[in-house]
Amino acid sequence: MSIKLENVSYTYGLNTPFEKEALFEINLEINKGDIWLIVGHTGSGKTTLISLINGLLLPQKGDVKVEGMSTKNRKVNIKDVRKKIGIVFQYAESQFFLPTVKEEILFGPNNFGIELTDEQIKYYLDLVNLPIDYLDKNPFELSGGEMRKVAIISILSYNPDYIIFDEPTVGLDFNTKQSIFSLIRNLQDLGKTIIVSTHWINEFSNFKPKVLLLKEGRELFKGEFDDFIQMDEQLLFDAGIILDEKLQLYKCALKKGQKELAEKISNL
Ligand SMILES: Nc1ncnc2c1ncn2[C@@H]1O[C@H](COP(=O)(O)OP(=O)(O)OP(=O)(O)O)[C@@H](O)[C@H]1O
Repeated sequence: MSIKLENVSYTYGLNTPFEKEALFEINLEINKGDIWLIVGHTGSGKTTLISLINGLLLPQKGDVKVEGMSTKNRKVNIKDVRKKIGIVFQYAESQFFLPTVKEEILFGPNNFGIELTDEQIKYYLDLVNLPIDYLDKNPFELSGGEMRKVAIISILSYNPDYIIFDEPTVGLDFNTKQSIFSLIRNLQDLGKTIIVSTHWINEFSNFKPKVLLLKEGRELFKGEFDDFIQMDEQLLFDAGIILDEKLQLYKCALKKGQKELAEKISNL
């Protein structure tokens, strides 16, 4: 049960005057239950990587395998890949086009031939903490945070094993961010595999994720969170990563081998 990227490269506009290399020889193995952060500067290749994972883009070199299914193998039904992987795009709510919340929620599952019972719909509303009477509302009349939650349900409701969040906290207030974090925890507890593309490493530190750091389409770091934050500070800075005060303290405690203190700081 894994997603594997094997030596994956991708260039936009290949063999045209507008060629732009976006990813170069990326290797990554995402296993069931993992939580991965994909981080890096604007333009480092995060969205391209996500698009390759669910077959929106196909690698020109290398291979992407989702539970053994190669996205570029013509015999593989790409719908089978997409059903396993839900992507909550940045500002996913901007893609709403149906008149009620209920219809928006049902669109994804219907697309995969899945019928949801009222009980299941209620389950997903509870999971993101939205009241049942929202089902009849016009999605465009909700607050930004509520819209984001509806967008998330529309992905969760076809029950993908892997859930990708592209900048999930952008534009949200403190409370809504907290509810997104607790939702991600719930999804982890349900055994989902989570991939988050973000600029905001500090916000996700409590998850102790695995980290892939990209710079100009190349892998600069891949591994455990604690090793990631102990990388050379200048290298991190050059790749757009700035540790906040809490992470600086956490890092100091780790460096001094004070694991208990590090844990306390982490839980602050
Ligand atoms: N459709 C496209 N055509 C040409 N070049 C593109 C296209 N999409 C992305 N690129 C280029 O590919 C590189 C990687 O872009 P990508 O969107 O994957 O980066 P990103 O890390 O997701 O950025 P951001 O954090 O701003 O979303 C960038 O240099 C970008 O300009």
